[in-house]
Amino acid sequence: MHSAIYFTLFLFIFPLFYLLTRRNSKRLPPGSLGLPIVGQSLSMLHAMRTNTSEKWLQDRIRKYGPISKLSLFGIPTVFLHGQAANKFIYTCDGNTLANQQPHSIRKICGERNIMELSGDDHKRVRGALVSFLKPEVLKQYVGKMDEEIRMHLEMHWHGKQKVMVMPLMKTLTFNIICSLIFGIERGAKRDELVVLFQHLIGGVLSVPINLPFTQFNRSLKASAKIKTILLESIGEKRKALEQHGASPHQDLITCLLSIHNEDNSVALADEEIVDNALTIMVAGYDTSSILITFYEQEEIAKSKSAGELLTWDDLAKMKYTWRVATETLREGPKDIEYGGYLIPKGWQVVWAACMTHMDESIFPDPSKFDPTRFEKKAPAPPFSFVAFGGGPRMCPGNEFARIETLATMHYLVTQFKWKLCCVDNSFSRDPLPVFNHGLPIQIETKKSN
Ligand code: HEM
Repeated sequence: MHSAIYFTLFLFIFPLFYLLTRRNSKRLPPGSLGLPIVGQSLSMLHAMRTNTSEKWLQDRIRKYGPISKLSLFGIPTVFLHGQAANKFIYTCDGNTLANQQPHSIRKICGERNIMELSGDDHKRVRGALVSFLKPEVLKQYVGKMDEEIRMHLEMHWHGKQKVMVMPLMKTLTFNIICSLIFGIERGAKRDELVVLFQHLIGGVLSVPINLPFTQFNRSLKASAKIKTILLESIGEKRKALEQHGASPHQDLITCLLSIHNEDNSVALADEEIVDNALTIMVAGYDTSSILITFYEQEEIAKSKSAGELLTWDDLAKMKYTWRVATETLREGPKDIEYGGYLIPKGWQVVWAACMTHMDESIFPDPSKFDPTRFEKKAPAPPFSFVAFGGGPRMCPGNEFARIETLATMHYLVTQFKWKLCCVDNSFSRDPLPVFNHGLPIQIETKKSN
């Protein structure tokens, strides 16, 4: 059973925010709350399943304007749209709008995961994660990522005539994160983790009913086992660090273990390390990109000898590739007053952040796939390109995702020719986009390789 209730999280309607402010005398936004409890939930779910959610939102905006009220899953809701709405939400302080994650995520990723934290706690944990995810540090992991990608292609692509892109990209992302985040090398432990992680991810956006046969139950059990494995691994890594058998820069875990406060106490408790390593795994897993052919990749390949690893400088040259990836992301997701309307205390606010990606005044001819739009000297106005969010909770993994995407694209386009081999390459939202047939392609290894 899929996530009926919590679909809003990752769509292009980002996290739900509960309002904590006082009532005032302004009027409510236009729109109807629909039938009790059901409200507009079923029609929105149907739009998601049939991949017409964008149209569903556009119709709503056309009918009521950029601010309207509705009811989703029994909760009165205000829907906001536009660049100003993005800015309002991303810059609102936590006392006005509180970030509310689905119950399933809290249970599976743990109470101390970054998305659950606010104020100083959020700053402290985010600071620790960023100390690993910042470009200066990630630089040194390009080679490690490169090795994972080559090994993946060797095992799953070379010698094959047909592959399923989507499940393979997930396997690859898992392996990259496993190596760089958990520092768990290929072998029995990683194989065990792959299976557990598949179970875990299945329940992240499921209905949180913990009965023996539910997806949520299977996910919780997998989460508990992964946490035990990680705790053991933390113990081993701590020992290795003390005995100088490991380096603080080995992986995310050794990095987090090595951060100390001024009084030399550890900055993050073991439980916090486990919850956040798991969260990063979840946050970085399903967000990989679609890949296309580029001239610049061929040029970089020519400049390298056979088997030579990619470097940070190579990635810096892949400007066009990153514009393509950026374009792919654009196309993809107290009472307070906003725009002259009242948003009462306790209502949730949902917003279609990525709808600004389709705003003609910001991105001319928005339906056209045109990576050159990101070449422009003047960047897109603030809060208009928001694939990675914005403000204090903006995705700290964006540089990681950039490196992963560029390095993968490099090998795919320089080593293979391919064509689509399924008539139906449609996708639906579950709530993330999922190719209905896994995106099968026919591949041929390029002669020069
Ligand atoms: C194309 C890939 C990715 C996209 C589009 C993406 C998108 C996002 C977005 C929109 C948010 C903000 C959610 C909010 O407003 O609350 C976010 C948060 C986050 N992302 Fe990513 N992400 C990607 C990859 C990654 C990767 C690879 C990692 C880790 C290595 C990561 C780690 C995180 C974390 C830890 C947060 C929570 C930040 C906080 O609460 O302060 N993401 N991501």
